[in-house]
Amino acid sequence: MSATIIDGKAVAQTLRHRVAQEVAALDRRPGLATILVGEDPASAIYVSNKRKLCVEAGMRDRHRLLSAQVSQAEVEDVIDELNLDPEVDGILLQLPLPKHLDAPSLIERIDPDKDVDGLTETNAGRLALGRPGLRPCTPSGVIQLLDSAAVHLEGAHAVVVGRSDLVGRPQAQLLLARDATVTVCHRHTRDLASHTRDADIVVAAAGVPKLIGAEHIKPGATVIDVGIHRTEGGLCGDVDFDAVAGIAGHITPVPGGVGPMTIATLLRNTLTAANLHNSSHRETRTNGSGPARDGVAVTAGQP
Ligand SMILES: Nc1nc(=O)c2c([nH]1)NC[C@@H]1CN(c3ccc(C(=O)N[C@@H](CCC(=O)O)C(=O)O)cc3)C=[N+]21
Repeated sequence: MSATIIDGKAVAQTLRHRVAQEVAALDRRPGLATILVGEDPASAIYVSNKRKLCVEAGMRDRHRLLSAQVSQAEVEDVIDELNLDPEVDGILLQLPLPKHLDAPSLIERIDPDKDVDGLTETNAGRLALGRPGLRPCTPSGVIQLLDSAAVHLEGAHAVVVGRSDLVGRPQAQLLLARDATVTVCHRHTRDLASHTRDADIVVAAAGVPKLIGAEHIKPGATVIDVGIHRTEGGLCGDVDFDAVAGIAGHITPVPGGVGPMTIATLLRNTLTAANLHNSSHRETRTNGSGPARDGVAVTAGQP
């Protein structure tokens, strides 16, 4: 093995610690609301981890557990209520939802300034146009991992494998915002390896276990594995770690790579949303001069 392992667990811990320090300095506790529909065991574990770390960071934890048979209108009512709740700064609707629900329309119902997943059309549009807004957690966490390893992005050829709303598409936009040359590959791509072998950075987010092997990677390239799969042989990602670690320059493991960064970034986004709400609240209270969101660190290009 030659690759340096990027320790997502450690980078995430540092980020969560920083968030906790900033939270402690506020005069109002930021609040995160999670909505879980049904009892899918993996989703239940993810949500309980998010809630636990939210509390650890000093934030208020709000939770709505809805039955798998809940109606579209009932979920809409829950979102409406949380949109109006001044104690709630961020709303996370855990995906995937049961098939009878219209997920895109429910996501769209979330107030864009509470959309800590960065999935509303408003935030996706802000990202595409390079404007400030809340960025999706997983791709934003990937950028922070690259920065933590001092991987140079400007002018680098980055290949994103996958084009999902949650990861692939926003990942490509975030890399573009950092001046990488971006290629997006997907299931219709002819000769995937011909693209990835040219890449300085490969972000594997296809949802296919061990899709990326040594034959896909240029020696010394950085390989970020967003996949997470439960197999008989334990957890694995979209990257064949043992094969690729022999050729890559940097690589993220699964577990302990991107996953922990997703949660840390969710907390960072909740703090960002709280700062946004605090400053606009102060403006209306004091009728101060200047734009309500002046000075709030909502990022444009970076996470
Ligand atoms: N609205 C929404 N937003 C999401 O961000 C979202 C979602 N829905 N649905 C599901 C995916 C998946 N996801 C993960 C979060 C943390 C880990 C994580 O912490 N993984 C650890 C532990 C892995 C384990 O043991 O299961 C690791 O990789 O080291 C993994 C996956 C967030 N997602």
